[in-house]
Amino acid sequence: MFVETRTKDGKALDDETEEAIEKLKTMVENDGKPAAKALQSMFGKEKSGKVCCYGGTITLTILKKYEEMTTMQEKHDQEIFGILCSHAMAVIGLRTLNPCQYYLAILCVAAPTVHPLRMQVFKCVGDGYITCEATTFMRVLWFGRDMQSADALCLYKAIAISRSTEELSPKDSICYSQTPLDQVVMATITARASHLSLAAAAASNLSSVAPLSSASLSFASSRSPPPFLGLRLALTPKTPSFCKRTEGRGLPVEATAAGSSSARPTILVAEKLGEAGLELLRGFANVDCSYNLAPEELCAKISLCDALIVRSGTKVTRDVFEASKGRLKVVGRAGVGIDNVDLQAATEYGCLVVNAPTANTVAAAEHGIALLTSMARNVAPSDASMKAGKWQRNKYVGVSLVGKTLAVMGFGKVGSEVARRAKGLGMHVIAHDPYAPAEKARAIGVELLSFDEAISTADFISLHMPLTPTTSKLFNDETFAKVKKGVRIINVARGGVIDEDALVRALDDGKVAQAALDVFTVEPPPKDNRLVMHENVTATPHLGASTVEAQACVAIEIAEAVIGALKGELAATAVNAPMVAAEVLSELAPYVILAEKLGRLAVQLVAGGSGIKGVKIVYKSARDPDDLDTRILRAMITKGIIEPISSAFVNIVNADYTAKQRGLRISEERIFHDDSPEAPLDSIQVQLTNVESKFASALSDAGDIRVEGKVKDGIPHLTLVGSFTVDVSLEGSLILCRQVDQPGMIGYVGRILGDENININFMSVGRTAPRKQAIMAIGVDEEPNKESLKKIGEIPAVEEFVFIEL
Ligand SMILES: NC(=O)C1=CN([C@@H]2O[C@H](COP(=O)(O)OP(=O)(O)OC[C@H]3O[C@@H](n4cnc5c(N)ncnc54)[C@H](O)[C@@H]3O)[C@@H](O)[C@H]2O)C=CC1
Ligand SMILES: O=C(O)C(=O)COP(=O)(O)O
Repeated sequence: MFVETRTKDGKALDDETEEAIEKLKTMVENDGKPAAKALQSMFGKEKSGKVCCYGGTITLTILKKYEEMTTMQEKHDQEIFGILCSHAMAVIGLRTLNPCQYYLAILCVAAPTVHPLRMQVFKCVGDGYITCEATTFMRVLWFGRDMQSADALCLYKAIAISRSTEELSPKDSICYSQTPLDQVVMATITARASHLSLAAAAASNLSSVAPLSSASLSFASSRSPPPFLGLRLALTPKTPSFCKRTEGRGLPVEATAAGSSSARPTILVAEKLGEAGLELLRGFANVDCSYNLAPEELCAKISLCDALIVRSGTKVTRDVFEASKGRLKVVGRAGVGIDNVDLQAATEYGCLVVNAPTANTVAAAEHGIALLTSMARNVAPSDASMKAGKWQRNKYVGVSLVGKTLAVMGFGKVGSEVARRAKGLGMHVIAHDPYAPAEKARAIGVELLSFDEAISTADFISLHMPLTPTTSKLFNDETFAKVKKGVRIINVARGGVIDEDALVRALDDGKVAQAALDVFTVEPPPKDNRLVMHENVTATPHLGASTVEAQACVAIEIAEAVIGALKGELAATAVNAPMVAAEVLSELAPYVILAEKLGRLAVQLVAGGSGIKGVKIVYKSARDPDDLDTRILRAMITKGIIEPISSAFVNIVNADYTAKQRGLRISEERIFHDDSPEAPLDSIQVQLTNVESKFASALSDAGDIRVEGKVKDGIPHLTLVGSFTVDVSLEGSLILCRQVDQPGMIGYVGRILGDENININFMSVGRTAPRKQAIMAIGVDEEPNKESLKKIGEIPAVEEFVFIEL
C-alpha cells in the first residue's frame, strides 16, 4: 500500500487549499451549515458539488486537488477512497465539472468526546457522491494540513486495524494521539479494547516513518473520473413504465406523485420514530405520522405512499403491498427483526426492504443483561411485593451469576454483546450458532458448541437468533426435556422461537426455574397470558430496543436508508436485495451500466415472435469467483432484457424473481482471464440462446444471439456482435449494418445521417477479411428518422441493418 499526499512539485498543498483550510479552521466552533456554505462559496458554484452536513461542530480534514497529486493506479485510488468513506463521519465530495479535478473533503467532529449520536448526524445523506457506512461508532480521521506520506501510511494502518473491529460500541475506548499541530497530524481512531494497543501503536508512529521512503498508498488521481460511490441503480421506476406496470397487473393507475421524479415523495411513518429521524425525513419528503393504524387503515393509506417506516408492531403483509398498487418502493424497518414484513411479497412487488441493523444492538444486549440479573435476584417480584406492603426477605433469595454457565443461542450482534457483558459478570459463556465464525467467538473467549451441548450444560440460556421457519418454536417440549433442571431462560429475540405452551409446562414442573421474557408470540399478549401471569416469569413489553439513545440512532439510521433508497441508491442495509460494499460498488459501477446496455442491445436483436427462454452470461475475469459478486450485473442484464419488451419494471430487488416468473433461465459462467488483473472484469458476454435474430449477423456459430462488451476508460463499449469484432461506445443509440466490405461505405452512411443533422459519436467496422463481410457499428446521439434509416438500407452493399435504442 502506498500513500502519496504531496503535490507533484513537492508542496503539500496549494494556496487555494491552504486558504480554504485556514478559513474552515476559523469555523471549527461553528455550526456545520455555515462551514458547508463556506466551502461552496470558496470554490464557486460551478466548481463545487452538493455539500451536506448537519449541525454540530465540524472541522475540515482533507481538502485536496486531485489533479495535482502524483498519478497513481486507479485501484489504489479507489481502495483508499472506499476505506475513507466507510470510516469518516461525513465525507463530502466536491466534484468539479472537469472530472480530473476532484476535491475531497472529509469533515469530522473536532473532539473525540462528542456524543456518538451527534456524530451520526454528520453522515452525509444528501445528493452527494458518497455514502458513509451507517454506524453508531466513532471513526474519525483528522489530517492536519501538512500530512506526510508516512503519516498517512500510519493512519492507514490504524484505520485498517480499527476496520477489523466491526462491532465497536460507542463506549469503546478511543485511541487519541496528537503530534504538535504545526508538525503534522492528529488522528482519532476508535478501537475495541483488544485492538487498542495495536491502533495506539500505529497512531503513535505518526511522523516517525521516513517520508516518502517506501512505496505509498494513494489518494491521487488517475485520468478517469473519481469513483462514484453514490451509484444509482434505478430503484425508482420511470413514470411511464411504472404506470404501465400497474395497468399490466390489472390494478388501477394511481394518479399521484408516485413515480414522478420531480414531486416530493410521501413517507408514512406508522410507529413512533425519533425526532432526529423525522427531521431528516421532512427535509426530503412529505411525512405522514399515523400511529396505531388498523390493518385496513394501513392498506387504505398505502397507495398514497412511496415509503413506509415501521417498528415491530406493524405487520407489513402481502395485502399491504397489493394495496399499494405498485407505489410503495421502500419499507424501512426501524430496528433489526424483519419477521413482521412479508419479504417474499415485497420482492415480488419490487419493493426494497431496509432495516437499521446496528443501532439498537447495545440496547438489546443491555436489556438481556438487565433481565438476566433482575431475574436471578427477583427484582421485579420483590418490588411488587414491597409495593403491596410486604417485606419478604426469605421468599426472594436469589441465585448468583459468577461461575455459572450462560449459553448464548445466536451469536450475532446482540448475542456477542451479551456474551461480552456476561463475561464481565464472571460467568462462563458458551454459545451455539450454526453460522457464526469460530474466530469471532474465540476473540471474545466464548466456546461455540452444538445446540444440544449448549442447552444441556447451561445454567442460563439467552436467546438471540432471528425468527425464521427454522427457529420457530425451536424451544419446545423436546428441547426442554434436554435442559438442566432448574435452568433459567432469557428471551429478548422473538417470542416465536419458544413454544409458549411448552415453556409454561416446563415452568410448572420446575424443569425451567425462571424465565425472563421481553418478546411474545402475539404482541401485546392477551391479558390472561399464562406466561406473563406465571410467578416465575419476569416480563417486559418488548423494551429491548427502547432506550433514548438507541431510538435516536435507529431513527436516523432508518431515515437515511429510506431517503437513500428513494433516491435510487443501493442501500447498505437492504434486506431483500444484494448488499454491496461501497468500494465494490464503485469498482463495478461502469460494468453495471455495461450489463444493462448489453441486455437492452441483445433483446432488440431478437426477431419478433421468437420467445426468449435462455440467457447465458459469460464473465471474463482475473478475479477469484469469490472475489467477484455478479448479482448486480445479472440483475441489470435481466433489467435490460425484460424492460424493453414488457411493461414490467425490473430492479435489483425483483430481477431474479421477474426472470423466473417469465420463464427466463439465466445461467452464468466465469472464464478466467488474466490479461487485466487490475480490473474486476475483462468482458461481459450476453447470449440469448435458441432465438431468431432480426440481424442475422448477431448470431454466433451455435445460433445464439451474442453480444459482448468491455469497459474502456470507464466507458462501456460493445466489442463483439455475433462473430464480428467491433468497438463502439455504448452511448446514445446504435446502428448496426452488415455490408460487403468496400471503400466509401462510411462516407455513404455518414452523409445520410449528416443530411439529417444526426451526430455520429462513434464508428467501428469489424470484418471477417478485407473486402468480405463487415459489420459497421455506428453510435448516434439522436434517433434518425425512418426516411434516413430506409436510405441506409437501400445502399447496395448493405445486406442488413438494425437500429437499436440503448
Ligand atoms: N427485544 C428487542 O427489542 C430486540 C430484539 N432483537 C432481536 O434479537 C435477535 C438478534 O438480533 P441481532 O443480533 O441484531 O441479529 P444478528 O443477525 O446479528 O444475529 C442473529 C444470529 O442468530 C444466528 N442464528 C440463525 N439461526 C440460528 C439458529 N437456528 N440457532 C442459533 N443461531 C442462529 C445467526 O447466525 C446470527 O449470528 C433478532 O431476533 C432481533 O429481532 C434485536 C434488537 C432489539
Ligand atoms: O429491532 C428489533 O428487532 C426489535 O425487536 C426492536 O423492536 P422495536 O423497534 O422496539 O419495535
